[in-house]
Amino acid sequence: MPAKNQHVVDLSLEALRVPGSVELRFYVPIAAALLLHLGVQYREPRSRPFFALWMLTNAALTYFIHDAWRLSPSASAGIVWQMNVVWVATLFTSMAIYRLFFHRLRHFPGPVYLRLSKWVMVYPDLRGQRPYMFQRYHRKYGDVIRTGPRELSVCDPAALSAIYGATGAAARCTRGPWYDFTVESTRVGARNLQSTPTMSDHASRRKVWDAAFSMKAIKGYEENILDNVNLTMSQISKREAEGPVDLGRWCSWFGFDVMGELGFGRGFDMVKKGKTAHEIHLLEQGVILIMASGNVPYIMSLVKDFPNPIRLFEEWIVKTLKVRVKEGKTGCVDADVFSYLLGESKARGNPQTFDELSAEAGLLIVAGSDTSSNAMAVTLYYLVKHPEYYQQVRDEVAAAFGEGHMADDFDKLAKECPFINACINEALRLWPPVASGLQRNTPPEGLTLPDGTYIPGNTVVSTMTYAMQRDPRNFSDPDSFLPRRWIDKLKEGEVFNQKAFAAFGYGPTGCIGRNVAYHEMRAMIARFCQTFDAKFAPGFDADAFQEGIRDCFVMVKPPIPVVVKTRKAYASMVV
Ligand code: HEM
Repeated sequence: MPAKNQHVVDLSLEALRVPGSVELRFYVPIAAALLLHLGVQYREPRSRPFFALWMLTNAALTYFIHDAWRLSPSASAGIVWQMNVVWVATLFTSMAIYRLFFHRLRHFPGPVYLRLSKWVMVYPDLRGQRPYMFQRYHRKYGDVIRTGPRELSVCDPAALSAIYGATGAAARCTRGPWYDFTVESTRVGARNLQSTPTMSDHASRRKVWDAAFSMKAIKGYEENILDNVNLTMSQISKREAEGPVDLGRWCSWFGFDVMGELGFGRGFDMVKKGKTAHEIHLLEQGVILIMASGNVPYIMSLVKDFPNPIRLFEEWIVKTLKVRVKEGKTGCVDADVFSYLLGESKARGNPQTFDELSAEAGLLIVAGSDTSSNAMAVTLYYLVKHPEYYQQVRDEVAAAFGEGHMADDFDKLAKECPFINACINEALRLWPPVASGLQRNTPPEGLTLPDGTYIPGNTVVSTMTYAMQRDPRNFSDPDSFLPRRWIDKLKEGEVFNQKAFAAFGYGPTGCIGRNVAYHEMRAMIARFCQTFDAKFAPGFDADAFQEGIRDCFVMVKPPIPVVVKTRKAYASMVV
């Protein structure tokens, strides 16, 4: 029998109806929080139904208290508010204790605050600091570190095949939660090639894309790429008297125009107009949100129905694709990427729904534009910074094509210009346009890394490209731009581990557009160095530029103002 004055917890409806009931105010929210915490171990709630249930429960509780305790509606709401505070405090405390001391990843090293919640990454991700932070943590804690409640980051090139390879446990991995978020944050809500969760579904979907990126298909894109490079040179040349040009902007306009034309036969005319199109402004605003809100996906799926840049960009994609489907291909290229995706060349067409196709269209623009344009802009930045390399590129192009002749042959650029290729690879090594890890969910049985580290099942794991590519164990003098390391034989004591170069991803999900990207980058760099003398604008701080580079899933960078002067021998080519 309970001792006198000892409080016995009674959760019966009768006890809860007693005005001021401690059970209702404290024990119910505590129990609800603990049950919820237990439940989410098995199944994460979807944000919208969860939010709706929470609102409904609050309304029902307010009514119950008002009715049973005879309180005014505002006083009842006040009690419910208190209950919410108890509920949230219990939930957070329970989660913190579990994540710190009982979680299956508790033995992995890493900063304590990252173990607690993904919320702590929102601010650093808004500032694009993730690669720099994780690089520091890898140096401090080791090659496998805990970077989230159920998340690990790996800085070991040998792990690439174990995580992203085509066989073994890697083939049973699924894409991580960030990819689900990219789907849930859109109104269409359809998956594209990149967000297809299982590797087997991805493989069958990728077959459709493969045709659009075969060597034969790429040959069909070459003339268009050259036309766009020439137009860019002419437009820059026309503006040389107006003062410095921003190389970053011109490369970006070029990249988007090419991708619009190769993709759907409709460019953005940004190079022609010399200004950013409205829809690309939206995309630029949207991507800044993508990385940060990917930490807390429920927020984005709550706001996706309100006007926001991602939604407006998506609406533009849907509209453009409708026009593309209705009007067919234009004369930009004989067969654009969508000719293949829509199956126009085959009698039966493509079984994908329109929603899936518009998701593919969004992927093509996002994956194919900013990536290569950032890479070519950063390569040009290093060439302008190092005039001796700039001259070397020029000499190499002159030797391959002849002085005064346009660099217009993609085979020659690939085979006879090793220094250009080395400069591109070195820029991609230092500043991979997709710098942070590509998430995978480990299969239920987990996976084992080559160094013997066992990663339990249902863990989000990724390799950290930026940190691997700047690791002195993989590349000597890793922070310096040294293109010759890609060409010269190694001297004694030097390290060059090409396996650590993962700028295009790895394995079956690696970049499908890599060859198109190299085409664009080689042509742009060769033609720019041929055509212009270039130096940084007075006052431009070249080192501060690097400090300003941010990783928002794609790279966001400060302007690169450059003073250009068209060379006489090439003036006739830029009219
Ligand atoms: C320097 C330029 C580029 C870099 C560094 C780059 C990098 C990457 C990376 C790291 C991935 C893997 C992403 C992931 O698994 O989530 C990827 C995938 C992809 N890239 Fe690229 N990319 C570049 C250019 C391009 C271009 C020009 C195109 C299109 C013409 C393109 C189209 C794609 C597509 C469609 C995927 C998804 C592949 C899949 O999931 O199977 N990329 N890229």
